[in-house]
Amino acid sequence: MSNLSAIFYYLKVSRVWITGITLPDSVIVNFPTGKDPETLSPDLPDNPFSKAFDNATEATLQRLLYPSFLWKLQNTFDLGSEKQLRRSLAIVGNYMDDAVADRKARPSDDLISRFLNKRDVDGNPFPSSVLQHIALNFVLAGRDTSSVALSWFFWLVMNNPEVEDKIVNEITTVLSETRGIDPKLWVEEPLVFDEAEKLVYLKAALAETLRLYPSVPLDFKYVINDDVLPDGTFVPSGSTVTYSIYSVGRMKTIWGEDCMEFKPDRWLSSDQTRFEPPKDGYKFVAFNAGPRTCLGKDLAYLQMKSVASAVLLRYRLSPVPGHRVVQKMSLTLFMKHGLKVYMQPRKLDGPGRVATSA
Ligand code: HEM
Repeated sequence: MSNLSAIFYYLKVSRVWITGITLPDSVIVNFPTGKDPETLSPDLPDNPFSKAFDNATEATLQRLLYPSFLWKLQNTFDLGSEKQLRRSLAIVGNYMDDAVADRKARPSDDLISRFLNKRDVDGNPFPSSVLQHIALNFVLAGRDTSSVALSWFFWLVMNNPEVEDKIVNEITTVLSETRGIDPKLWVEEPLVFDEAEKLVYLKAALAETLRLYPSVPLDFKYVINDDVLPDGTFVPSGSTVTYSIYSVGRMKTIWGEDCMEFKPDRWLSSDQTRFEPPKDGYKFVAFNAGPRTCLGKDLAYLQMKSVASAVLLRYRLSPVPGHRVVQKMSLTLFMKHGLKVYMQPRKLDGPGRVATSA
């Protein structure tokens, strides 16, 4: 949890904080590789891995946006975004090679170290190239997804003060049960797992954020064999099916007339004590659904709950006037200009009695 203390330092030194840039980077690179990318403080030098990773994501998008002959041509002659992709992938690859070599020399509790102890179906150890891809797959899947979700979450919460009050009341109520009623005890240590589990309203607010602003707005499926979809549509082998997770989250037929409103309560049981997602898992597809559901879903909720409560317990956020929050066309639903906020220290009076500022 040292990453959380680092972000508090970051919060203290800067009055305006652009969310979602550094924290998940640090957490999600550390978890599979055991390497801290050291991106949490503005004083730290640029991390070439993080930069290259961003550039590679951007360049990959170009492949999806433009006709394939264009990027194939650029690829052949090593031009434009393909040149950028090749260079960025080399930097990312080197970083991962170093991480694998480090973990082989000094195993720890990270994902690569665990896979070092595993064997493939033929009983052989995984080669370094496979370990590198496993770790990279987790970084790719978990890095920007949780980060952008937190940006949208904080923005929605800032604009819905009644939701913010309910979240903070829930956190203080849970912490007063587990740690006692002295507010100092609530911020001494990060949440433990059992405390995070009890934050059902916070989870509802996070799920509601992902319904309206899914981190992965579009998903693609490649058709291996000729098939027919349940509605009778024929899909020939070799084609790609794209579906809009963003649109599914905003359909009246699924979510009702108030589908465009931010209402965490819709995720709670009628007595408001339990998180209750739709019974049909295919109605909420921000984490995909069925056999290929996101493997990191629970980790993502835990990570987002930890950051959200750490920040909201200490600060009340408000928008910086004139800062425009707009969506960016990308594989991940970024905020085009980030999220700029003012942070006011929050005074906590006791469980369920939350003052807004110190
Ligand atoms: C808010 C956070 C997250 C969201 C919205 C999200 C969303 C998704 C979605 C939509 C997919 C399906 C992609 C596809 O169909 O190709 C997926 C797959 C996956 N996610 Fe996540 N994800 C999140 C966080 C994470 C985290 C933190 C990790 C791991 C550390 C992770 C690991 C994975 C993996 C390994 C897959 C592939 C599963 C498979 O294909 O069987 N995700 N995620």
